[in-house]
Amino acid sequence: MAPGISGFSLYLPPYRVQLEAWCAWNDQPWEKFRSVVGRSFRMRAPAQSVYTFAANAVWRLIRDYDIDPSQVGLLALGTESSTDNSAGAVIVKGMVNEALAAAGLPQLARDCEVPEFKQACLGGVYGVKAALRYLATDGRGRQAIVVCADIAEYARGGSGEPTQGAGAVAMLLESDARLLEVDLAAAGSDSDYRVADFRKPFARFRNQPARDDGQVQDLPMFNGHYSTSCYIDATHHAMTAMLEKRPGRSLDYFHDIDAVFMHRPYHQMPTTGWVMAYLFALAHDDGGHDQLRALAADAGVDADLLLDELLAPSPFHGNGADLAENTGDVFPLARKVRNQLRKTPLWDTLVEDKLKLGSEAMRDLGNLYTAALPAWLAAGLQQALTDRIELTDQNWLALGYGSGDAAEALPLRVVAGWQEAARRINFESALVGAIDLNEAQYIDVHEGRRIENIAPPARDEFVIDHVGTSNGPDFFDEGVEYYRYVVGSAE
Ligand SMILES: CC(=O)CC(=O)SCCNC(=O)CCNC(=O)[C@H](O)C(C)(C)COP(=O)(O)OP(=O)(O)OC[C@H]1O[C@@H](n2cnc3c(N)ncnc32)[C@H](O)[C@@H]1OP(=O)(O)O
Repeated sequence: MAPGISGFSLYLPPYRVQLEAWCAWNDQPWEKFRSVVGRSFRMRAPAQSVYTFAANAVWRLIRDYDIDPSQVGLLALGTESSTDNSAGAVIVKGMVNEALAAAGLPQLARDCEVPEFKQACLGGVYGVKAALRYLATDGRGRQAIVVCADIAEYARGGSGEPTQGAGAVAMLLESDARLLEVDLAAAGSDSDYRVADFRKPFARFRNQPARDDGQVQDLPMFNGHYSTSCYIDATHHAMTAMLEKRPGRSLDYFHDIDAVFMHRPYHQMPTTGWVMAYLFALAHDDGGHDQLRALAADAGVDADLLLDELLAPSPFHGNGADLAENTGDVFPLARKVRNQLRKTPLWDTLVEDKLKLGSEAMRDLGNLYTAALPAWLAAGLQQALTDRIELTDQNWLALGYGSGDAAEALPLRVVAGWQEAARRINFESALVGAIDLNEAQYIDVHEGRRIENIAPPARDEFVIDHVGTSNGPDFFDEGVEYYRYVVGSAE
């Protein structure tokens, strides 16, 4: 009996942008975006927010896994898109209780904790760690739910535009995991403050024009290639911290691990992060230097300079304060070497084989920020079930990352009998019912303008009913969203 994850349920909003169409609208090379970014991403529809996403995913989880709500002692929300700076998961609890009441089911327990976790895309992983600690201590015998919900929106015309996305994944955690045991004691952590990596200061909301949908536009401040280097650096250090706890040679781990799942802002980023972790491991192991030198020679790179780059205690000159010198790629030589590695047979066994489970299906999810890693784990389990791949006792790595910066490396083990709980994962059905936007509709939705509502009416899900406008003197609710559960029939 070991603690871990027992279930996954997803919610995706219906509006979808096909990246091939987006490339045509913007005169961008589809070949590049197909191989680097993915196939499509989702956007929120009218009357939706990150809280309705989260509640929809939790409501599905409770029914998909026949959860007794009164047994749930912790309901955690991981998000970087919250629009209330005071309340968090309790908003989700309120919505879910309304649906439970409508269905004649018991309410979520009054003694249920309702924290929100924030560290960019890593909030959900911190939520999982907190849930496991809860189940091991004061929550023994109870269950925990961690829901990751986000809306990744980027400015039109910027480099981040194709890497948008929206949705939520709820996870059930138990002290006797039915899917994935998490070995917390063997996990590795990393954190290092970077001032001007991907951030979301409130100042961005100053002077924003009012939108028809009543939402603010939550565009991040980021420096594209610098943010990629931060991802590489943080995931490398979290892996190092994890590998230092393991017996044996670190380099062997890269071959021994059965499957790897990493934070996934776009299709190619996990591949890059994993290969870079391998190059760092080669550099830190004297026995790996011959292979590194051979790769450097084939890539036309000076091997000594490459070693300096990979062994630098910190590749950043400061904490990002002197960003001007850092906005480019911080690992330019390693970039050439990983492109060389791509041409060798090792690429298939070290990279393709390790990161392939569920990866194809993830091309249709875009960046889900906190929900990206849980969604990929769910996709992997569902693919294995469909393809009849035996996973029992496989060792997996879940590598979470949150900009600004922090990362977590979690060792997972697939439990015997995982198929029963995997059968309940709704990954495929969550993708059904998408509505492709044309260019004009996409622009309007992006800017929060009302479009002719082309989505089917909400069914068995939560919507924003209205937004409060009272600003005293007797009552205040300006900006507060009021939600409504729409029962199983059309509105
Ligand atoms: C936001 C989070 O969720 C937190 C994070 O993880 S931060 C880390 C990622 N950062 C982001 O997601 C920020 C938002 N996104 C972006 O800024 C941008 O989408 C991006 C920086 C990720 C890419 O921007 P871009 O201008 O398209 O980069 P560009 O250098 O031209 O191409 C990226 C890759 O595509 C490759 N590429 C280019 N053309 C190609 C083609 N025709 N076929 C295949 N690959 C191609 C490039 O070689 C490059 O790969 P390497 O990094 O391995 O060298």
